[in-house]
Amino acid sequence: MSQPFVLVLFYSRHGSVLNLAKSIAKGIEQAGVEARIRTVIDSDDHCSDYPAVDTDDVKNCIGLAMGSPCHFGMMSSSLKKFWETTSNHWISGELIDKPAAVFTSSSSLHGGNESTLLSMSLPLLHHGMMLLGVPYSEPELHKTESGGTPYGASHVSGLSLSNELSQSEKRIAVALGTRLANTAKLMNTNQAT
Ligand SMILES: Cc1cc2nc3c(=O)[nH]c(=O)nc-3n(C[C@H](O)[C@H](O)[C@H](O)COP(=O)(O)O)c2cc1C
Repeated sequence: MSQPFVLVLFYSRHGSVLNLAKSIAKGIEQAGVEARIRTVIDSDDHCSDYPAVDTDDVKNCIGLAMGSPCHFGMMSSSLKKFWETTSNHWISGELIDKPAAVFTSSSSLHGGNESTLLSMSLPLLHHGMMLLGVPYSEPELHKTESGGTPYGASHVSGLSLSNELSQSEKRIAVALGTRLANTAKLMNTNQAT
């Protein structure tokens, strides 16, 4: 039996979502859980050397964080295409009760940041996953002037495609990763007993 891990599944063209994925992974590891970072490789248009996700990664993880750039107000087609290969996991109910969280990056503040988070939530809810957001007890949620929402972590990259995260965006992403990993540990222990 392999070590329990939380899957951090992302797609990124220019590095912003990748940076959020790294902050989420940091939060997961701060909770003492392995963060397994995987991407979807749908075309030449992706920006990292992380391995491609396998549907077994989704089946075997104890929790999942999923991130996509905002593409016209919703998740990228590459990530959606991946979810369309998971029908067998849906039929067997393998993802039911696994905790999940979402993250995104958009170029403009009101350009679809929140709708992208909600669009990513839909396949996870269909799979019966337990969606976690960011509670307002997280102080940075009150301070942020760019990304970071109660629906999930986010970044606003601007027209110049700055992929550097603000301090608030980074802290919110780390906090979400920790919350996800702590919940995943609890759920995993309960299922084992
Ligand atoms: C096809 C396409 C559609 C996009 N649609 C939007 C959009 O609706 N709203 C927005 O604010 N940014 C939009 N963007 C910009 C990206 O969301 C933004 O640059 C994001 O930070 C990229 O993340 P990445 O660096 O991880 O690729 C779009 C970019 C592309 C390529």
